[in-house]
Amino acid sequence: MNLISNETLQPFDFILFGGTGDLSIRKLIPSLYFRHCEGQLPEDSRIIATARSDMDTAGFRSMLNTDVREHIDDNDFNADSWKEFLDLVYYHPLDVTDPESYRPLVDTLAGREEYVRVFYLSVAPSLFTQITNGVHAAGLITEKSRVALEKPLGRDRASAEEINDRLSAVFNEDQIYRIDHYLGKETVQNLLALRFGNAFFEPLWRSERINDVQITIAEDLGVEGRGAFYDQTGALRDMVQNHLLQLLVILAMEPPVSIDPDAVRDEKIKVLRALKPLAGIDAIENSVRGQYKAGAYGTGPVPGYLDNDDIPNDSSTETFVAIRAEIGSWRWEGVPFFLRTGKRMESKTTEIVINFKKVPHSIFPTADGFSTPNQLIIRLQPEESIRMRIYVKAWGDDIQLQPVYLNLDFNDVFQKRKMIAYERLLMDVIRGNQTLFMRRDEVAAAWAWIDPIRAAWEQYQYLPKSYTAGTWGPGASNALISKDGLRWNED
Ligand SMILES: NC(=O)C1=CN([C@@H]2O[C@H](COP(=O)(O)OP(=O)(O)OC[C@H]3O[C@@H](n4cnc5c(N)ncnc54)[C@H](OP(=O)(O)O)[C@@H]3O)[C@@H](O)[C@H]2O)C=CC1
Ligand SMILES: O=C1O[C@H](COP(=O)(O)O)[C@@H](O)[C@H](O)[C@H]1O
Repeated sequence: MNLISNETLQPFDFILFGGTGDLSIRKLIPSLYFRHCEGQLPEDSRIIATARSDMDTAGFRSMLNTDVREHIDDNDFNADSWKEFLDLVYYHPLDVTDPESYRPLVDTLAGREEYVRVFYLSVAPSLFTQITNGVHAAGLITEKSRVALEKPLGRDRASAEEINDRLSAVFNEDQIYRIDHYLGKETVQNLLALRFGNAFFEPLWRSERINDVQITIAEDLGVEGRGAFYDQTGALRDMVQNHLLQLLVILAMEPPVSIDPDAVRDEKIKVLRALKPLAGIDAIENSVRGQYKAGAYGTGPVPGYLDNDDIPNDSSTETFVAIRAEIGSWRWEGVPFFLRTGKRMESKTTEIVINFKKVPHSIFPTADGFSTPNQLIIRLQPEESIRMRIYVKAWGDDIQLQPVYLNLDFNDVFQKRKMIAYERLLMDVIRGNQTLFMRRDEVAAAWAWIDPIRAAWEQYQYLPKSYTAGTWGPGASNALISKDGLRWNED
């Protein structure tokens, strides 16, 4: 499967809205730099950053010299390549809400209609429609234009549809790239490779063999400088609607007939539609909301969510969510899928744990009584690995079984710099491959499952339970999973 190659791209203009923002500085610009180092950015391509901040190109480049540089590891930095890269970068101050301010962009892009043109919207979703209107009214959309939008797309299904309607009025669906950067992570694509490149998993990948699935995206960071955005969003919209559901659908989908974008997306959407709705009291019984309070890590104390200056001190926004979901299909009937995400949790850990059923009848004594059956653990962060827990006979003159791990660590296997998820996605936007992007109906189906959960939280005034920063979330999350006689994998 070759979802990305170092093929030469056509020259492009990459217009980065939100060029001074957190995501641009930490991920997008470093990703473009790394692709330049790989020789992938054609000469005569340009990265044109915009934001309201008043500075010129020289000022922006010098800002990148300090702010972006600190997000590039010294071992991966090459001063000559960096200098060449900066020569590709330009800046225009632009307030996206002011139609007049698109004028300099019009001048800059004039005469380059034959180039691939990417409008990358790294701004709050509330500005997506304004930018779409702005570039349309300024006559900037060409045949070779593409628009890439950050998640979350909207705040709910209705607002997502509104944005999508506006986008569809001026772009064709094959020009629209809805980003979920989890799809750019190597291990997520490896999940596809694992499932559909190896025949032996398929007979096991079903309710007859799988007991439960746990997907955790735990972060040790808090909301940092993004409090104002985050408080309007919360973990359900920020992480569950997109990243967690994307991991779930890739894990649960039927084999697509090919790796073509629509073949893959057709299968993904079937899973989203098969998710059993969680509404009303069902949503309350099958979900947990949490909000972190002050706590500590090895490095010292950290403040609570409400201690942030840009967050109202009576905020009831959740920074943690756990959900018990089920998929109504032949393959998955009866298998609980536990989803969990949170900020300021014990460690940065992203993993998918597949717990297989116990042996039907045990003939061996085991140290743990087979309490934890065979497990497949696909770890995305901090390290990327695939581990399989199996039972073997412990050495000795008795027959005692003991669990051990078959361990595949991708760092050992590949021994090269791990790409930032965005590197792949940005190149795919430029080359025009939509496989790793969400189609409109996928986004709508994800919101259709999420909205009733949020509505139930409001209806029942289901407030977040507090948890101490540096822990695995509120106790209610353990209670949720223990109803099925299970516990979270926290090894
Ligand atoms: N940060 C992250 O880790 C992630 C973010 N995202 C998504 O990416 C998007 C951007 O997030 P993030 O970078 O964190 O946000 P930031 O708040 O850090 O950045 C927002 C950017 O938008 C610009 N901006 C705001 N208002 C206007 C305006 N009226 N006209 C022009 N530019 C404007 C700001 O610059 P200025 O104030 O100078 O105008 C800034 O460059 C969001 O949709 C978010 O959900 C997705 C995944 C991860
Ligand atoms: O989309 C988002 O993702 C990040 C976590 O991404 P990761 O690649 O570091 O796992 C999260 O911090 C942020 O709140 C959210 O918007």
